This record gives sequence, structure tokens and C-alpha cells, in this order.
Amino acid sequence: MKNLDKYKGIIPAFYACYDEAGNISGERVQELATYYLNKGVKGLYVGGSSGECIYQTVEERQEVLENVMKAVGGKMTIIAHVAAPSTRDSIILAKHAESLGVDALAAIPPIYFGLPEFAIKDYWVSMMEATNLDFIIYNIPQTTGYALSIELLKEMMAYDQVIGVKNSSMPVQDIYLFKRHAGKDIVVFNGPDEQFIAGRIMGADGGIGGTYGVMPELFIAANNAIENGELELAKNLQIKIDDIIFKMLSAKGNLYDVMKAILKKRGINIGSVRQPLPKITIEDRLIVEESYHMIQDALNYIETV
Ligand SMILES: CC(=O)N[C@H](C=O)[C@@H](O)[C@H](O)[C@H](O)CO
Ligand SMILES: CC(=O)C(=O)O
Repeated sequence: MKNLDKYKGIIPAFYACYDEAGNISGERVQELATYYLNKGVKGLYVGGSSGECIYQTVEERQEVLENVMKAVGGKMTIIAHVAAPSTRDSIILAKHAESLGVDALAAIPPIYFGLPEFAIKDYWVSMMEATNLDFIIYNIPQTTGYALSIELLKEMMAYDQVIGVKNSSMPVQDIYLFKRHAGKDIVVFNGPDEQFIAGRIMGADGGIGGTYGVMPELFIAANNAIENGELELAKNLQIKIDDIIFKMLSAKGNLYDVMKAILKKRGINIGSVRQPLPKITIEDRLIVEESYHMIQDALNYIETV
């Protein structure tokens, strides 16, 4: 039996860290990773959507992971998202991640072409079998166009290395269905940050989220509230979180650039986003300001409860 406890908790999806010219900044990667270590999160999910992985080369993705491991390797759980457009590059990334000593691999289904399920399976199994690492399926139908079926879930779960699903589909019932049909004990990570509490109640063991990184304290507090059975508090925190997310999403610029601007106000500079992600506009500055203050208010609130 595998010990899955190291995956249970709050795992921010790590943001891409660039210098002022838009190149990967190893120094900023290390600074951000250390910032999260000090916040007390369970681990980091590196190189996913939030890591802008699809806009980075294989070498850049390797550089990011190397710097994360240099800063916090061995001190928290590290999940490396290694899916690349081709199976070939995904295998290169998977082997590299294993050589650095990460805890697990994760992967979305193949992007762009809508491939049949046997090809999706082959893609996942190829990168997984190139290593001995734990493997996490990343289900995010909104961006990939493929929703994990129970049939493919069962086929994947037959592999000992497959230990869970990061589920970003909106129906909370999917969390329960994946657990129900896995045929073994698995970890399910809640994806949509806006319903973290609901996901936890329906059986998610924790979460991996794109907005955790800008307000990790709030998700840690919400997770603790669930663990302590304090449902009213959990709900209050979720509502504060949702108001902040909705405010951030009201910007014209991309959510990740909004969050990077907020992080800058919180003392961490990791540059901007890589195009085609739109940068925040002058008008968005007000939204950044307001979101930042909403986070500060929520942080004050958790001090009082
Ligand atoms: C579709 C998408 O990107 N989902 C992310 C990962 O699951 C979430 O963490 C969102 O970024 C978050 O819920 C804000 O909408
Ligand atoms: C949001 C998330 O989980 C990702 O960056 O992939």
C-alpha cells in the first residue's frame, strides 16, 4: 500500500516566473517556491496551466523544475506536470523530473487534436512507464475538450503507479464518481477553486489550484476548517475566496497577470505573463488594488476566528 498522505492538503499550482525581459528567472522561481514553503502549504504543482507550460520549451520547463527542487526539494511534496504536445517531449520531461527526485508526475490529455481514448491512454502510459513515479491524471475538460470517462479511469487505475486524479471538471459529483469507480484507494484533488469546500465535502483529499498561490493562507484556513468540522467557518472562507476570484476574473487582462500583480504587492516579483496571454491593462490596476485589499481583509478575518 502506498502512503498517499503526502498529497493530502493545499497544493498551489506554481506560477511561471519571468525576468523583466520575459525569460525564465531561476532566482525568482526559487524565491516563490521558498515563499510557499514558509506559508506552510503541503506541496507544489509545477508546470501546469498556471505554470504557462504550453508556452514554454522543454528546456525552460526543465529549468523551472530544477530551481524549484533546488529551493524546496525534500521539504514538501512536488508534483511535476509533464504533459507536452508530443509524447516524445512528455517522456523527456518525465525522466528529467524523476532524475530530480519529484514525488509524482501529472498530465493533461493530449491537446489540439481530439484523439480517441486508446491514444489518450497510450500517451499517459508512455510517460508514466518511462519512470517509477506516482502518476496523477489531470482532468480539465474546459481547456482540453476531453472529459475523463469512468471506462478510461478504470483502465488507468489498473496501473499501480496511478494514484489519483486532479479534477477540474465543474460537477462536484465527479469527485465522488472517480473515487467510487477507481477500484482502489486514490487521491482526488479538487480543481475549481470556487468550490473547494464543496469538493472536500464530496471526498476530495485536498486541492491543487491556480488561485491558491495568491492567497495560500485562505485555502489553508478553509482546509483546516473542513478538517475540524467547522462548516460555517469553511463556508464563510469559501465565500470570501469566491468574491476575490470573481473580482480578479473581472479584469480584461489574464487572471495570471492579475495574480502576479497582486503577488508583487505582497512582496514577490515574478514578472508578467507570456503572450498570447493578455497582460493587465491600466484600467485593471484598480481591480488589482481592490483584490489585494479583499485578500488583506480576509487575512485579518482569519486572525479573528
Ligand atoms: C479551468 C482552470 O484553469 N481551472 C483551474 C484548475 O483547476 C482553477 O484553479 C482555476 O484557475 C480557478 O478555479 C479560478 O477559476
Ligand atoms: C490550476 C492548475 O491546477 C494548473 O495550473 O494546472
